[in-house]
Amino acid sequence: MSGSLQFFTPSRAPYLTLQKLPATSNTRFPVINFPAKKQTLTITKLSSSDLDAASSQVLDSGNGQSGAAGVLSAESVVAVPSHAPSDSGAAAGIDVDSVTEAELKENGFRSTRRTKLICTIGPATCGFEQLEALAVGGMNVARINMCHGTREWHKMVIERVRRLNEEKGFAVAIMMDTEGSEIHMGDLGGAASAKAEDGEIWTFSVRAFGTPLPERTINVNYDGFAEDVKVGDELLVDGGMVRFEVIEKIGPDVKCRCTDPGLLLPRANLTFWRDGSLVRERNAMLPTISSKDWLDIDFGIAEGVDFIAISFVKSAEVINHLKSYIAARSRGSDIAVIAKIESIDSLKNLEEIILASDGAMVARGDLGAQIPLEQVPSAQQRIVQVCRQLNKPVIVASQLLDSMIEYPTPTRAEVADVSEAVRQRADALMLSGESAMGQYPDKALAVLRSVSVRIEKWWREQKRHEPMVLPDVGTSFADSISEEICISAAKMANNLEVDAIFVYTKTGHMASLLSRCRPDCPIFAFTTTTSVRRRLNLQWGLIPFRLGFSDDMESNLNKTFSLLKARGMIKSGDLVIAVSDMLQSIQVMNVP
Ligand SMILES: Nc1ncnc2c1ncn2[C@@H]1O[C@H](COP(=O)(O)OP(=O)(O)OP(=O)(O)O)[C@@H](O)[C@H]1O
Ligand SMILES: CC(=O)C(=O)O
Ligand SMILES: [K+]
Ligand SMILES: [Mg+2]
Repeated sequence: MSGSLQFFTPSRAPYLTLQKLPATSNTRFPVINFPAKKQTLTITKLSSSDLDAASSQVLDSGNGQSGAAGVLSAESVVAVPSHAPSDSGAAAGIDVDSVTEAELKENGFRSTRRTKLICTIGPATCGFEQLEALAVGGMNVARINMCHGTREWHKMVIERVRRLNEEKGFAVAIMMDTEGSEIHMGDLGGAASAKAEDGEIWTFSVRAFGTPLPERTINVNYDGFAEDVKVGDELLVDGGMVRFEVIEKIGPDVKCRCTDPGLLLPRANLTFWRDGSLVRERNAMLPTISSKDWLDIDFGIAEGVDFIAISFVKSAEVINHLKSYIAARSRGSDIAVIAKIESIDSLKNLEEIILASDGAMVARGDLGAQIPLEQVPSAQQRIVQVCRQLNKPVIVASQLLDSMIEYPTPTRAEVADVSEAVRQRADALMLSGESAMGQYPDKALAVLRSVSVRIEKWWREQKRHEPMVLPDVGTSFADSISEEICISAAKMANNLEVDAIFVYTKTGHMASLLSRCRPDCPIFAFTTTTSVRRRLNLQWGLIPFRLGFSDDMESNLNKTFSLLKARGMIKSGDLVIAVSDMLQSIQVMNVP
C-alpha cells in the first residue's frame, strides 16, 4: 500500500489533498508531488474581538451565569427538538448540541470551550429542571455513581437525561461508575452527612443496624474489617478528610477516637494505615468487579449508557475481560470502558491498563488515600501524559472545587488546581460532591467553564505548544497514514490560523487523533451515529455533530456548508481544513 501527497487546483477552492493510492502502486512510502501551479490561500484572520468576547471576565463568583467567559444566558440556548432521534432519517439534517451551537454563535469559533465537563448526579441535581440547568451550563457527560442510590433511581436519572437530549437538543452522554469492592462506610442511616469532632469516640462495625443508626456509629461494608485492623492503626475516611485512631476491638465493633475532625459523607471510602504504610491485607484480594458490580454492568448495558467507569482497576486483564463481556452482551452498541486510576496497583500497571481501556480517570479521591498526598500531582501529570500519548481521553476528578459543596465561591487554591488540569490539557474535568449533593452545583459548573475557557485562551495566546512527541499508536500502515494526516492537519491549522477543522468519521477514530494534537481551532466532528457522537463528547476540542454523509467528500462538504450556514454556525470566507477517514485526505478551503 502507498499514499501520495498531491496538490492540485480545484475549480472551487484551494485544496491540498493527501490520498491513499490503490494497492497497485509499488512505492512503500508517500511520495510528494509538488504542484505545477502555485496555490494562493486566502486566509481569513480572526478579529481580536472574537477572542475578547470570551475574556471580558474570568470568574463571576457573584452569579455563576452572567458575564463569565464563554457563558451563555439561558435564553440564548434555544430549545431545539432533535431532528431525528433515530439514526435513520439523518440524511436530511444535522444534529448538534444546542448549547454548543449557541456558544459558537455568541463567541465565535475560537472561543468555544475545549475542555469537557462531567457532573456527578445526586440528590441535588436529579430533577429534570436541575439536569436541564446543568446541560445549559455546559455539562457534557452526566455521571451516576453506583455506590449510591438504587437502580430505579439511576434509571430515572438516565431517562431524564435522554429525554432532555431528545426534547431540548442536548447531547449529554451518560457515564456509569461502578462501586468496586474496596472498603467503605454505610449510608449513615439516610443522613446526608455527620460531623466527627476531635476526641470523639466512634464505633465502626460490620453489624447490620436498623435505622436510625445508634449515635456515633458507622457501618462498614467489609466483613473482615474487625479482624484485619489492630489497636493503634490509623483509620482514614476519604483519604484523610477525617482521621481516627483504633483504640479498642470488641467483637465486630471497632472503637476509634477522632484525631482529625471533619465531615463524614455516606459510603465514604475507608483505608487503614499501620506504621506509616497502607494496610492492604485481604483487601488486596478483593475482586475489582464485585458480583454487585456485574449486576450494575448488566443494568448499564441494558440502559445503553455511553461509558462504564471501573473503580479500583488493578490490571489490564479486568478491562479486557469487561470489554469482551460488553461486546458479547451488547451487539453493535459501543460502550466505552474507562479505567479509574485510584490504587497503587493501577499506577504500577498504568501503561497496559490505559492501552486496554477506552479512556482513564485520575480518581484523586481514592488515589490520595493510597499514595501520599504530595505524590498525587505528579501521578496526575503522568496519567494525563500517558493517556495523551496513547490517544485515550483522560478525566481529572475529585475535589476540584470541594469547598463549593458548602460555599458559593471557590478558594484560590481550587481555581489554581482547575487551571493546572486545563493547562495539562486533560480532556475532561469532573465534579463529584459539588454537583451530587452540594448547595451550588450550577455555580461550580460555571467556575469550571470559565476557568477552562480562560486558561485555554491564555495557552493559545502564549503559543505554549508543548513539544510533546506523539508516538505512533496505530498497528497498520493505514493507521499510520491516518495519524500523519491528523498531525499534519493540526499543524497546518495552527500555522494557517484556520477557523475550524472538519472531520468526517464513522467510528470517531480520526476525530480522536485530531483531538490528541490539541490544535488551536475547534474540531467539528461529523459522524453518522448518535452513540459515536455522544462518546466524542468526552474528548478535548471536539464538537460532535450527527450527519448522514457519503464517501463523496465534495458533496459532504457542500451539504455541511449549507446546513451550517443555514443555522448561522459558519459564514462565507471562514477557513476550514477537512479530513475524513473514508478518503484519507486533507483539504484546505474557504467556505464558499
Ligand atoms: N446517587 C447519589 N445519591 C446520594 N448521594 C450521592 C449520590 N451520588 C453521589 N452522592 C454524594 O456525593 C458525594 C460525592 O459523590 P461521588 O460519587 O463523586 O463520590 P466519590 O467518592 O468521588 O466517588 P467514588 O465513590 O467512585 O470514589 C458522595 O459521598 C455522596 O455523599
Ligand atoms: C472519583 C473517584 O472514584 C475518586 O476520586 O476516588
Ligand atoms: K464509584
Ligand atoms: Mg474512588
